[in-house]
Amino acid sequence: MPENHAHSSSRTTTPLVEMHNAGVFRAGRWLVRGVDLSVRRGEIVTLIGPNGSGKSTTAKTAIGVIRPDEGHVHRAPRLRVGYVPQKVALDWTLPLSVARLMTLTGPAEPAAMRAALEAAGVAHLADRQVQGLSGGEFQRALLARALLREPDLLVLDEPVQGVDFTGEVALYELIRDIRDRTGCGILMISHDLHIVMADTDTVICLNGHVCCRGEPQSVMGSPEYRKLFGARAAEALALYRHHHDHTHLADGRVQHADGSITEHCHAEDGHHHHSHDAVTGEPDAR
Ligand SMILES: Nc1ncnc2c1ncn2[C@@H]1O[C@H](COP(=O)(O)OP(=O)(O)OP(=O)(O)O)[C@@H](O)[C@H]1O
Repeated sequence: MPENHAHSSSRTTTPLVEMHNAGVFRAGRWLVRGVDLSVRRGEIVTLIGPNGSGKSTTAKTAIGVIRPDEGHVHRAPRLRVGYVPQKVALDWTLPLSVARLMTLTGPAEPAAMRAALEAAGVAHLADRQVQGLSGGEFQRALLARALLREPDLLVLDEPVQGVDFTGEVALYELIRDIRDRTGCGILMISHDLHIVMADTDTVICLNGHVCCRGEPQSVMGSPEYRKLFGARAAEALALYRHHHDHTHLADGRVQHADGSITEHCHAEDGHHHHSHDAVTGEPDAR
């Protein structure tokens, strides 16, 4: 049985990373503002939101690649971060083996490299060229590289990009297993507004600010969903729906459903309300 360091203690332990009212101002506008989040050991936090809503900016701010222009970010002392970025700057015309990809960002002992590749399920691909890998294999190779650092916090920016549905389920299972085995915390960006890993403890929906947050609603009980995708898929995925009732203006202000305009978007300002509903597994809800 894998050791599960996760949930029982996750609410009581000190956060690996904590953001308070964090905002990033670039090129004359706020890319994100008012972000509060924390990730503890064993916890999986998933960021969702439309394109350009500030998910990558938030993740980069959490790990210190970007400095916030307002608010605070606090990381645990000596925090080891494993980061799988959304885009990797590779020259795809040059030959590059998986083993070499592993050491591009830092040296690694052969034994450690083997262990990381094994943990990501791609030990058999060590000598293969990255150009020939499938989307899922490439994501696993990047995951292996992040695992080399034995991270306390794993930050995954769209880990299932370029991966088909079956591969997505397998990758989510792998990520959960890594969490269970190592007890690391995971901050994940989901490429899909509606589907997040069922093991996610907290979903945070961004749209330049935190729109809403909560636990994902599971579709495990839905017979149609299970019939179409199988019980394993139903265990690995859940749907989470949300509704926006306000728009962000170009100057960063917020226009609400009642037509009023405010400087910020705060849940308690009385202008807008969010609702969440469980989806009972219509397969085409993807
Ligand atoms: N350094 C920068 N200067 C100016 N604008 C930036 C900078 N970095 C990002 N942006 C803009 O900030 C917004 C948020 O970008 P970000 O990459 O965080 O969004 P995202 O939610 O991750 O998007 P996607 O789902 O498309 O990956 C985008 O409109 C982007 O163009």
